[in-house]
Amino acid sequence: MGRRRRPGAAARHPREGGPGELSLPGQGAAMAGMALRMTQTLAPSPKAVVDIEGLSLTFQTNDGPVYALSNVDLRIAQGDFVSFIGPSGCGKTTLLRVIADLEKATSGKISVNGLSPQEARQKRAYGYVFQAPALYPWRTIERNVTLPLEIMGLPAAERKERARRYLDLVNLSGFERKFPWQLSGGMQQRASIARALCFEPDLLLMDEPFGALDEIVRDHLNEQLLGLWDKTGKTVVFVTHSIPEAVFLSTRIVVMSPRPGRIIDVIESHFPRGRGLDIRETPEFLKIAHRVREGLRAGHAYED
Ligand SMILES: Nc1ncnc2c1ncn2[C@@H]1O[C@H](COP(=O)(O)OP(=O)(O)OP(=O)(O)O)[C@@H](O)[C@H]1O
Repeated sequence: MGRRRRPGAAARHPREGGPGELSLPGQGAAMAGMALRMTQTLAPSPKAVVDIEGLSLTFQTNDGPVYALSNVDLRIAQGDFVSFIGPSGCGKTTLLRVIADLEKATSGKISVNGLSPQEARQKRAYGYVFQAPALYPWRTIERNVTLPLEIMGLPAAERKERARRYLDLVNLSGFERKFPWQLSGGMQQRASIARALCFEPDLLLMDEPFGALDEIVRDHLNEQLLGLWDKTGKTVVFVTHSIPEAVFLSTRIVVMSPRPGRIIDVIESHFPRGRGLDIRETPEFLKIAHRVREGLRAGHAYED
């Protein structure tokens, strides 16, 4: 049986912090027990881009059912940067794929921009960035970026203009005519971000986009992604294994338990938007990272 949220541990409504301030409900001794006092509902917000209620997903396989997600409640507001973090196999990718209509929930409700995931996909409500860049080696970077626009039937001049704009946004101006294999791994991943942005979705779904890159490149791309989020005001849902990455990037960190994936904590952070990597040395950052780690540990302990 999945662990249920304790009565009385419903949604927390952290105070609004000013720049540099943090919302850290649960202080001192209360901290230790906090990770298991689950917050499954995000704070109310003007517009929910993603609204998930009681969602479960079981894969039917030849070896029997695989319970991937159990009773997930989550509300993601416009402009949020939300990260899913949890142990391998806990259902992070599956949850992202349900939002993207690449998997169907077994039960529960989900809406994306007020629509069913299928309708949202058909209306191209989101851009999806995969773990690997998934660029076609025989197409130039520009023609990789414009592929979805070609499929949508946009005129060539507009396709070119958008490719120029979004390649510029990810600092790849001048690489339009290169082929993917002529670019580094980090540059290829940036090109795939430009491709996800080029049809101008409000929602960006990113599945461990920097997981395969070395730490220095990842740091650099984290800073660039944050700048891009700041500039464009998009809603980002981001899957990661990395605690520092989640804390650095996110406005909300969703900590998941081992399979079946449940939300065991939602942690808010209010670092200033234009933050640099140096915030990782601050006590506030370390406090949030600690709480994420405690949540992950608590989830594991429950499974033992
Ligand atoms: N199509 C599928 N059929 C059967 N089982 C699946 C399928 N897709 C995922 N699973 C299983 O569901 C569980 C959750 O998988 P998922 O990929 O969502 O985890 P994850 O948290 O993203 O893992 P990782 O961090 O390793 O990428 C795993 O046990 C996985 O084996």
